[in-house]
Amino acid sequence: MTDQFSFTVAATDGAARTGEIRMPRGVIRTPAFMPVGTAGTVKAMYPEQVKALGADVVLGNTYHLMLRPGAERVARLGGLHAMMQWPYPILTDSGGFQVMSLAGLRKLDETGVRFQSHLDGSTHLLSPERSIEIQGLLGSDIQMQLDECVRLPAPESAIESAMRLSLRWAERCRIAFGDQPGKAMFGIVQGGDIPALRVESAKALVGLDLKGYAIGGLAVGEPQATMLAMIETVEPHLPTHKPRYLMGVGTPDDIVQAVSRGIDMFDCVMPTRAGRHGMVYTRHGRLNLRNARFAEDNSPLDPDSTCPAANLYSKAYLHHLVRAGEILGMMLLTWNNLSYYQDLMAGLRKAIAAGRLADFIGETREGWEKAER
Ligand SMILES: CNc1nc2cc3c(=O)[nH]c(N)nc3c(CCc3ccccc3)c2[nH]1
Repeated sequence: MTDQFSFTVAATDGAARTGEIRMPRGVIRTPAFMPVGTAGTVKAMYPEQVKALGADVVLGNTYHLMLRPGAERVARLGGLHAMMQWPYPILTDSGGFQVMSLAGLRKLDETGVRFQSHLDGSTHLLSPERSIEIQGLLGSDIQMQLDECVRLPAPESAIESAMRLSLRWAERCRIAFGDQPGKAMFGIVQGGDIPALRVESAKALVGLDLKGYAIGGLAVGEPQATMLAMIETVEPHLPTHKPRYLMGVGTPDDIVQAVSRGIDMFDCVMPTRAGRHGMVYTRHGRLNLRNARFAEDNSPLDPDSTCPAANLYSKAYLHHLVRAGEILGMMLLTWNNLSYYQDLMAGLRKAIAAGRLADFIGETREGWEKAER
């Protein structure tokens, strides 16, 4: 049987790579930005739109979906792909990160995390085995190990114990996942902002011979310099022939910086969440459309964009929709933002293939400076 999960690097430019992850449900072009569809929907978007603007994979969330509508219910209904009409790859997080940021009354021990639902106060246990079982019930194509992510800054002892617990949980997840051709389970490198712990975590996970490796424990409040330093610490210890996924990242600048250091996959709620709050990302930088300066600005966000939300509607109209709290405002700004992120990824892939990543990053960042002034 041909291995139904394959990653091919087509070209490199320094530490940056461009390539493809091939899975039964489709191909993921890397570097890839993965829109977050927490509760089985990319908020304010139709799945066809998400696909049309260039997303090859969307993210679902074990924590949210296990609470509502419930993992067994999703399975009875045919799985997440059928429910949300997204026939392409889906990556799901293991739930631990969300438990620590959303649930009430959490108790974490060797077994897993016990917590109370933020919806109805019901109690749940998320163990490595249960997390993998839930991700399987959802029908997830790329499943994440259960891990403990420590917010920074944190004492070294807390970072160390969380990293070692996460390694023990990675083993249990690998056993629970077993051998599922066409699906993948990724390990998650922890270790906070401590290089020695990061290297130990990476080496141990590589020893488990997983199909891909995420760098977790970042984008949790640390400065960008710390995040980039941790990527540089971990990257040399990850196999070049497997995908690297930087969890929770990030702004357009975070992404271009991380791509140039060898990251292949990204997720971030920024483009969707910011869109719902009136913030837009454009090639000229980030704009807050609530600002009165746009009230009579009849120009579009970006006439050179292929996205109607960027090249058709005026800033004045978008400003009005945002001020009025109109649903169409959330839809158009989300559409614009995801389109901008996907255009950025397409530009990065093209630049790496042409060996001109540094030039592309220079041109892109120059464009952003224009707006900030
Ligand atoms: C915003 N910053 C951010 N840093 C993160 C660190 C971790 C981490 O160390 N471990 C795990 N498991 N997840 C993390 C996430 C959540 C990413 C996600 C959200 C939604 C759907 C699918 C995936 C993070 N997000």
